[in-house]
Amino acid sequence: MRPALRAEGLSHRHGEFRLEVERLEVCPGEILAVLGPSGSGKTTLLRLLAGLLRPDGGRVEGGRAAYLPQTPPLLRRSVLENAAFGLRLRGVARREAWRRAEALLARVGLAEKARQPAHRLSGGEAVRLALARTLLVEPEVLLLDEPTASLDPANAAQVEALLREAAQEGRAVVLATHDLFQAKRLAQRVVFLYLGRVVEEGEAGRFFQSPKDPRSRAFLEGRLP
Ligand SMILES: Nc1ncnc2c1ncn2[C@@H]1O[C@H](COP(=O)(O)OP(=O)(O)OP(=O)(O)O)[C@@H](O)[C@H]1O
Repeated sequence: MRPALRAEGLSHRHGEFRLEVERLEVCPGEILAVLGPSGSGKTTLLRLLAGLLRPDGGRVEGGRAAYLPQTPPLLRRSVLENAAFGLRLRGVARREAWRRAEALLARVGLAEKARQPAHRLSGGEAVRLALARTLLVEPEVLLLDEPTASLDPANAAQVEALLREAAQEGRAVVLATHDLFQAKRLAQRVVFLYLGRVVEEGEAGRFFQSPKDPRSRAFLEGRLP
């Protein structure tokens, strides 16, 4: 299958820190978990894949990608206007944008809150709104940075269901997460980053069952911070 996103020879430097990723691919319908200790470069990798950081070397090729940062910014407007914002930016007429946004808000369980100010949403609702806004522009690749980091289990489960649906619709999903159980539940494949390098990559079941690299093993056993 043709990958939805492919990166080759990617490198980026922030001062002392250097990220180097030889090769990374994600296919339509696939969920790829990016794991690694704090500071290993997960956010940097996602931002490079999203085109928000310019690589010092290498390239990223693929379809339309949308990036959801750890704390997605919301406009001080209604939930509906926030949801429709990406479409409005792309020139979709307001009535049509609102119609499509309302349908998606219903899907993420926010139909009742459409007319409320977005800044009054709870953390979990705000993430679902940000996800709705991202999905509305029909990205081929979804790049998500710790989308459930601050959510309770019920909200996290709702977000996970949305990510599964997005993959079932054929979107490629790249998910940076600290939650190993979540990666186990969702991902078909895992990339494990350590100090800016991919030290292990593979099928998720195999990775969790028998990690090959000693650093992945230490991480899964909680011996790597
Ligand atoms: N804009 C920046 N300027 C300088 N250094 C940066 C910048 N952004 C990130 N870094 C450094 O790059 C390294 C990787 O950071 P990154 O945020 O990609 O890691 P991470 O794996 O996402 O961490 P966490 O799990 O804590 O979110 C860290 O050492 C960080 O301090």
